[in-house]
Amino acid sequence: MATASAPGKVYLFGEHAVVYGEPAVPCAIERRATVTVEERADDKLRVEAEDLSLDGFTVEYSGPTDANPAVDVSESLVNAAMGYVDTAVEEARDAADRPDAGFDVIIESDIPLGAGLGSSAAVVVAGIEAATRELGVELSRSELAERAYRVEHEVQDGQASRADTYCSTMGGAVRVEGDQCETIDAPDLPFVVGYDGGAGDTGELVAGVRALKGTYDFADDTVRAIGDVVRQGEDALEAGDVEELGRLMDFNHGLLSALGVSARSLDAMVWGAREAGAVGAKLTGAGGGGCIVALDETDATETALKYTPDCEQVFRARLDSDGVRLER
Ligand SMILES: Nc1ncnc2c1ncn2[C@@H]1O[C@H](COP(=O)(O)OP(=O)(O)O)[C@@H](O)[C@H]1O
Ligand SMILES: C[C@@](O)(CCOP(=O)(O)O)CC(=O)O
Ligand SMILES: [Mg+2]
Repeated sequence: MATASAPGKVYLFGEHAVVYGEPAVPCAIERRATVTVEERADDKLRVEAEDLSLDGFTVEYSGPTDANPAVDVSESLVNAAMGYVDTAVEEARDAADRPDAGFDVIIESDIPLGAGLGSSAAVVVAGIEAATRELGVELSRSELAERAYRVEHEVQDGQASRADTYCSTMGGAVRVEGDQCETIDAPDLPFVVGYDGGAGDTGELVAGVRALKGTYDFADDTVRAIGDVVRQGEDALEAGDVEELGRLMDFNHGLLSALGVSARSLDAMVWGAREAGAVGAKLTGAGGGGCIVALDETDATETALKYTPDCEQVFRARLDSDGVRLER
């Protein structure tokens, strides 16, 4: 049996534009997905994901071609969920050269699902790490990140960046531009996360931005402008200029909003944070619903978000410095 965990993340800047080659700076946060894997005697896959729905579910099946998996929830939820887990297991089988290996998989996570905090990347990174270790293979971090990226790329219909998976693997703050990935120095920023209790469909939102880009030159310009914000943000990060980081986060949110990926609840939380005195606030991740991230050293933003009707949960998120971790 092998257990591995990997962190979620917030985007300081650059989501969506990073899919088209602009730079992005995600930061790993101290919220983790933990995956335990035990090899089976047969070639089946049994997945327990207690956090996936209110009641959790268990599914036992023999792969994507299995017409009759034994499940206790709706097929659409299972299909949506199994994409990442199934493809991660395929990567582990490939890495260990064990195409017929079967596994019992248990997933536990304290990262809200589909909310822009990178739960998919964390599950995939921890899943590949646990499954390869169970098969006696130790991947380098860069190979693990690359294999995890391939999973997100496949499940998100060929539209994914390396940002989430690289960040979840390495921990800390990272800079990703195309296939150039590096960890960067960052001060311990006072992240406050507001969560509307909802979710957005990453694949759909990415496809929406792509369609806009294909229709309007100014949508294309907007994506490039996000890249400019990120480049400016890197200077602010280097200088430790938190006020400037905040202004740039605000600008970044406006550009994401122009690309159609914000939501009323996200805007309400962003404005709740700004009016409380946050130095900056923006949606994080794919958008459509889920989380915003604000910078505030004081308790004012947390307090304001607690009383914002669209906000279901608010918490402080500290920068994670470990990345993927073998637990047992
Ligand atoms: N605890 C979990 N157990 C099983 N699958 C999970 C879990 N958390 C996330 N996932 C997978 O990741 C998907 C959400 O990923 P995504 O839409 O990219 O949003 P995000 O990465 O922002 O959380 C879920 O639909 C599910 O397939
Ligand atoms: C929108 C995007 O830039 C980030 C998606 O992040 P999340 O899955 O919503 O946490 C897509 C990607 O980079 O693959
Ligand atoms: Mg994701």
